[in-house]
Amino acid sequence: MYRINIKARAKINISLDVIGKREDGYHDVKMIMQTINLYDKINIKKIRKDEIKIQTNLSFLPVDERNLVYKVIKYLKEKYKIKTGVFVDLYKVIPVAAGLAGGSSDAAATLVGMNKLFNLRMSMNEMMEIGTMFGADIPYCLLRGTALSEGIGEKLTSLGRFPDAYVVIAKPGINVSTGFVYGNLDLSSIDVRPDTDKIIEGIDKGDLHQICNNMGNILETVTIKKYPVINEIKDYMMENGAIGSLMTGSGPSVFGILEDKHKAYNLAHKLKVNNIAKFVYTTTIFNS
Ligand SMILES: C[C@@](CO)(OP(=O)(O)O)[C@H](O)COP(=O)(O)OP(=O)(O)OC[C@H]1O[C@@H](n2ccc(N)nc2=O)[C@H](O)[C@@H]1O
Ligand SMILES: Nc1ncnc2c1ncn2[C@@H]1O[C@H](COP(=O)(O)OP(=O)(O)O)[C@@H](O)[C@H]1O
Repeated sequence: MYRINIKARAKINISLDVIGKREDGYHDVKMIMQTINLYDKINIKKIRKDEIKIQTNLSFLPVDERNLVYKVIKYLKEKYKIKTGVFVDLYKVIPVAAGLAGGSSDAAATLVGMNKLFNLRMSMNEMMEIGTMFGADIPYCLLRGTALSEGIGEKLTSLGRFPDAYVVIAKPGINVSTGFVYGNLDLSSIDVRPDTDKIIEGIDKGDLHQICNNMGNILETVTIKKYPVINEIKDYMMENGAIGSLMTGSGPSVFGILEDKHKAYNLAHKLKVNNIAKFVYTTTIFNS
């Protein structure tokens, strides 16, 4: 085998709670994660010259050591003394720095692709451990599906099957850094927290309404304060057919959950033509 194609899917946070701040500056979290069918395409190819070369459709995305795909390949080449060169064609669809874990998912897909291409025989656990070194959400991006994520994101428990639904993603034209949002989180001021157990119960019952009625993301307290447009998008989604709407991760993307395909495409169309969000995408829940 000399080349491999992999899909790197985005995630949304059905809930996001922060338990406390750790001594290393990271935060202990309790989040319900869900993979969606919005994905980047990654083509990894062996090349003769011993180098790492990345090509991407996004002109502003670094293709050097700052790119997570590059970092993972460099690490694996050193660890497994791989002398063959690696060329990657990274076709980005997931918006960057959007709370959708695009970079983390690319890194996870690269671990899986390199494992197959070079027959490295890494177990899922080994890949997750390596992934954690490069980003807290990478272990989940390897696991995929519906999961409870704890610790800084490395303690994962698979949950039952999420009910089938349509997901409309809307990202306003602003960029938010994850570090900034966690750094400005004031845990003493949080009075409303998501009911994680109620959501898990809803997943077990296959009750989309119970899930949607209990969603919550405490990072909204930081990001929405700075960018009120996020709340406007949430309200717009709820007024236009969504049964639940929330900011994902550290933001600024917002997702809406709908049962009806027609209503989902209609909501996305309205978000676009009324210029409410810059990037709008309609997709579905991914269950592995
Ligand atoms: C908020 C979440 C929710 O799923 O996602 P995104 O919005 O990034 O998609 C994650 O917790 C983000 O995970 P990820 O984006 O992989 O984080 P990293 O690159 O490891 O860390 C970026 C920065 O965020 C902060 N950070 C991250 C994770 C965590 N549990 N506590 C933290 O305090 C740290 O300041 C760190 O320097
Ligand atoms: N392959 C990649 N795709 C997207 N972003 C990347 C990648 N590699 C590194 N990055 C950097 O990671 C940061 C966050 O990216 P991303 O994973 O898209 O967002 P988020 O953490 O909000 O889900 C960006 O600043 C970007 O420059």
